[in-house]
Amino acid sequence: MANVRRCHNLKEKKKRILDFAGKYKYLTYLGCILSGISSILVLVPFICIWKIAYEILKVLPDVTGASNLTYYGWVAVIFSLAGIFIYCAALMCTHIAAFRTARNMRSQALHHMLKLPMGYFDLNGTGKLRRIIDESSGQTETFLAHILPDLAGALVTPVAMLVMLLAFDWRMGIISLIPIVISVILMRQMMGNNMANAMKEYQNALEDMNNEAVEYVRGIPVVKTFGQTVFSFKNFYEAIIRYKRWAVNYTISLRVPMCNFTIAVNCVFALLIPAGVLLIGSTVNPEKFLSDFIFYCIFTPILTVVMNKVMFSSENLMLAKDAANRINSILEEEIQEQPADGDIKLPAGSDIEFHDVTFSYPGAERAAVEHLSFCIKEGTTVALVGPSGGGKTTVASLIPRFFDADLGEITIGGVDVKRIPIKELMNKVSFVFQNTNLFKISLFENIKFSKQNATKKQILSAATAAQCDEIFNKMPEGINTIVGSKGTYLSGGEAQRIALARAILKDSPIVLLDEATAFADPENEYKIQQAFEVLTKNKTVLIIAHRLSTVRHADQILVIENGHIKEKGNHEQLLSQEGLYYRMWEEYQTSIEWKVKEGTVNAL
Ligand SMILES: Nc1ncnc2c1ncn2[C@@H]1O[C@H](COP(=O)(O)OP(=O)(O)OP(=O)(O)O)[C@@H](O)[C@H]1O
Repeated sequence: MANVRRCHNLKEKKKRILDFAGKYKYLTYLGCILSGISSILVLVPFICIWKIAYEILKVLPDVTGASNLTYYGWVAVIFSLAGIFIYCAALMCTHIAAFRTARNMRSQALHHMLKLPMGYFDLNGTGKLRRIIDESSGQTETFLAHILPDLAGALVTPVAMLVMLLAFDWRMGIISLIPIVISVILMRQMMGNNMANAMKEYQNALEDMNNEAVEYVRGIPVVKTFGQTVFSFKNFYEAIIRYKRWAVNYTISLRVPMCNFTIAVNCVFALLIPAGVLLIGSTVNPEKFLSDFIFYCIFTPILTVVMNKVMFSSENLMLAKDAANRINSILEEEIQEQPADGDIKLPAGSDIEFHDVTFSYPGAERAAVEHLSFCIKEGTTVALVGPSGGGKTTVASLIPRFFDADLGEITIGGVDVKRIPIKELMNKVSFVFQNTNLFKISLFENIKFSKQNATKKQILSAATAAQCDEIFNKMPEGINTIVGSKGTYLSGGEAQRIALARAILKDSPIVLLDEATAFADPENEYKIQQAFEVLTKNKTVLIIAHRLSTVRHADQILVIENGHIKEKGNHEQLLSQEGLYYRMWEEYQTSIEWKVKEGTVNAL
């Protein structure tokens, strides 16, 4: 449709770390500048030590003749304290900025996620999304609060040191710099593109493992039931192995360069001491040379510390960049198309029509549904049946725009769903799917969730209609019991009844139902059926049926296989066709007979 605003074309620009900081980025800059100043100030005490050593060497052996020792001592103390104080101020600035940046990252990602089509959450595991939002912002926070100011200081220090090293005795200055130059070259080799790729792989491996771990925990009941081990969760096992392989390969690949780097940054004395011994013979002022030598011996180890800092900061910088990229991967997700103001149309009625609809899941090789056309007249019930994987859930998901059709058009009340504002569409449609999500709030609030302005009376009567009263009677605080508190958990069937109460309260004219198969205990099943009846009365209903008994009375049954409608008609018409539905019905009858016989045998 030409007039529909293509929001996904207006992609946000890729954001860098500090773009998330907003005006707080200036605080980050200030923090870095202060950290740089502090790292220069803390070098002054070394000059004082050199001065003290020189004064003492000049008057040896009568040390009492040395002048200005107290003065240099105080200067050293004052500059040390000033350095520490300014460093604390720097950390305060960077911490405030880091907290705000991490908060902005989280809130921007979460706000964007709210605008994404619901199908996005099906396609991206909760483990992955949680990790991206939580850990990426956490990593950025640590980087901005601690690593970045330290890195700023660590980069300023070598420049100041270079000046000082060359100022005292240029020959020893150059000798002290040799290991540093070598370590910088080695560091560049380690930190090149390979490192950036390695960090990306590392994050991917962690993300996979996290996702699969969530799936594993969810599937533990199944694992236990069938007496299996973690190895039965092939994907989880493979994710762990992938991570292990990555970690081992990475460690091995860094063994040699890391050893060389460590040797290089620590070998300064191996050069300095022989050089000192050689040079002392040719010097005209041995006291000055000795005090210079002492200065270099005290001063150069700081270089080792600085280089190590730079090295680990660079690694953290890559992690933080990768974290920003991951948040960007959410921000760059196409938000759901919204109709342009002039293009908005409200549906007249609740007929649902599929016009030659085709849809493929992202990355899938074949279409989940193809060239589907059918109509659900207002106030009627259409049931979808068919083999698993046929496309029933996909059909239902396309109506409330969990996904948008690739081809064709879906209309409600004669209006393309893409032209109906999302809020209006959501008001029009209720859905109860198998995996009911209850929040950790009271049962009352859980039901109220579907209609925030509902009165207490409306909520209670929806709960009664959905057969929930008996659930409340069992709970310590009745309808006010918090889900999940004090060991109060609901069975799958009970949770679905709460979800049905939500839908009854919402009272929207279109109802999409995915009939549960998992909660098949007869009492629950009976109660759920009763709740279904209240919910679907005088509504336009699409029901995904797993038990054929439920669909017998549907106005129309669509038999879906491989994404196509294979048969359509009511129960009697489909039986008379003696096709797929007929065979499914036969199988269903046989299974019931088996159950009855089993029950009789058990009863005997
Ligand atoms: N998130 C997804 N990503 C990729 N492919 C998917 C996704 N969900 C479903 N499919 C594929 O789309 C096709 C239709 O799946 P769908 O879940 O709609 O079938 P169904 O008839 O509802 O199955 P069931 O009765 O088992 O729930 C299947 O081939 C399935 O593998």
